[in-house]
Amino acid sequence: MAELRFPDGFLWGTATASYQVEGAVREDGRGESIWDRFSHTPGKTFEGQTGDVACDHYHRYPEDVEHMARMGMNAYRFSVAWPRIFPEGKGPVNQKGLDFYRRLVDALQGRHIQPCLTLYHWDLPQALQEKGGWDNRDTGRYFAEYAHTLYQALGDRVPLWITLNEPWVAAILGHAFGQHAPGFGDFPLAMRVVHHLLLAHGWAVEAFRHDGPRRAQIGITLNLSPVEPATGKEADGQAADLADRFTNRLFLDPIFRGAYPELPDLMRSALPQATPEEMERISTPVDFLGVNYYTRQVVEADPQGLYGVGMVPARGDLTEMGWEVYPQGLYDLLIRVHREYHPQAVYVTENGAAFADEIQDGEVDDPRRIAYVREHLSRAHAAIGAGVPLKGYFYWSLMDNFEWAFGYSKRFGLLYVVPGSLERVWKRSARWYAQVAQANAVPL
Ligand SMILES: OC[C@@H]1[C@@H](O)[C@H](O)[C@@H](O)c2nc(CNc3ccccc3)cn21
Repeated sequence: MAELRFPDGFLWGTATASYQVEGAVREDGRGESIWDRFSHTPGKTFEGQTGDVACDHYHRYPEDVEHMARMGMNAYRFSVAWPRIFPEGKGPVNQKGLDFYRRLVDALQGRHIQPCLTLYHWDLPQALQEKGGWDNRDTGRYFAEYAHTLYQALGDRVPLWITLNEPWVAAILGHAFGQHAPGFGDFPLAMRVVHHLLLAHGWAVEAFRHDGPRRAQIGITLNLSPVEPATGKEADGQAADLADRFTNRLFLDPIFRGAYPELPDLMRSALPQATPEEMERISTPVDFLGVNYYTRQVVEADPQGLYGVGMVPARGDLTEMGWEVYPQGLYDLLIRVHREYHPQAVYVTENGAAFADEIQDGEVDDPRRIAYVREHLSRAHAAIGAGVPLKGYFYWSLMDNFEWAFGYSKRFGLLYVVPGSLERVWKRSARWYAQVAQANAVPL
């Protein structure tokens, strides 16, 4: 049978995030996070749904690790809930919180699954938000102390560390558009948060280099999308270039080039004046880049749009999120990042799709998800062939979970989570992905 073989040692994993799967939000000393506060605020999430229970992963993680092992996974990307380690964001360590992640890492190692630990996947301790959150530079200092605590506790057993998940989403959706926690609609605030998140990343990498685990590697995960103009018109090309600067390059350039991209005056003036020392810190070299790829953006010149940029509504093969299924975008993106930013290594830290999954007689047949993953993996394989140092792929997500403002209404998982019982049921895509991981090859 024709197949696409991946390099020996390629990582096959799935990804989750603490607030989306753990539940147990008041257990073992966990403090409140900004997502606890946001999801409990009326009108913010689908039907007022929250992560209070989520997938109850906090208690069911042994079963979940067993599912991963049966799938033949050799890696698992998860995030640590900062408020479990420091309920107030700083101060005394909550040992019971640390113990949960020690148990999780032990369970993964026991099944030869490499942990990939994300330090921040948006669940900032509410106590720090009350001191200004990411608008306060001190938060970045506390983040580095939190990171250092985890390096000491888990460093010799976690080979891959990610400082931040999608700082663009945390900054812009959380502080400019108000769709994510903490829910502000203040563009200048959002641009200060961009800079403070990057400083936090730099302080955490410096701490890692200074006395972190020797054999481990550290990077950052960015949400990246190829941006294409709607037409060949000059104005649309300029709109696409601006959208690319504001989404992709806003983080790629500081981290890999030590400078922000050229931006329109209004946008640029909202960024704090960065000193050379700060840009040096932000661009402390990383060992890898994590890429979260889901779809492309098509834009056009639109005088009514933000900064004259209009998003062209996606058409054609759409997921339940309304995102265009566009596998070629993964290839284009990986090639561009490789050629223009030269990361030492790249991982696809998220790629996946929500479809209208239905369970019938205990079965979930999801052919569109199988096609989605097969097509994206074929482009990832082509990128490797073109020289991109792609070392692994993490499907989003292991299981259906709390999809932020959409609550539980969007199912991305390979495992179907039954409402109420929270029973995990393998979708057909889980069995298909298991074959890929076990063969280290994609069947065509
Ligand atoms: O939406 C699916 C996942 C989400 O569950 C993850 O927590 C998050 O890391 C994630 N990022 C994207 C892509 N970026 C994005 C763009 C606009 C809004 C929200 C996320 C998708 N996803």
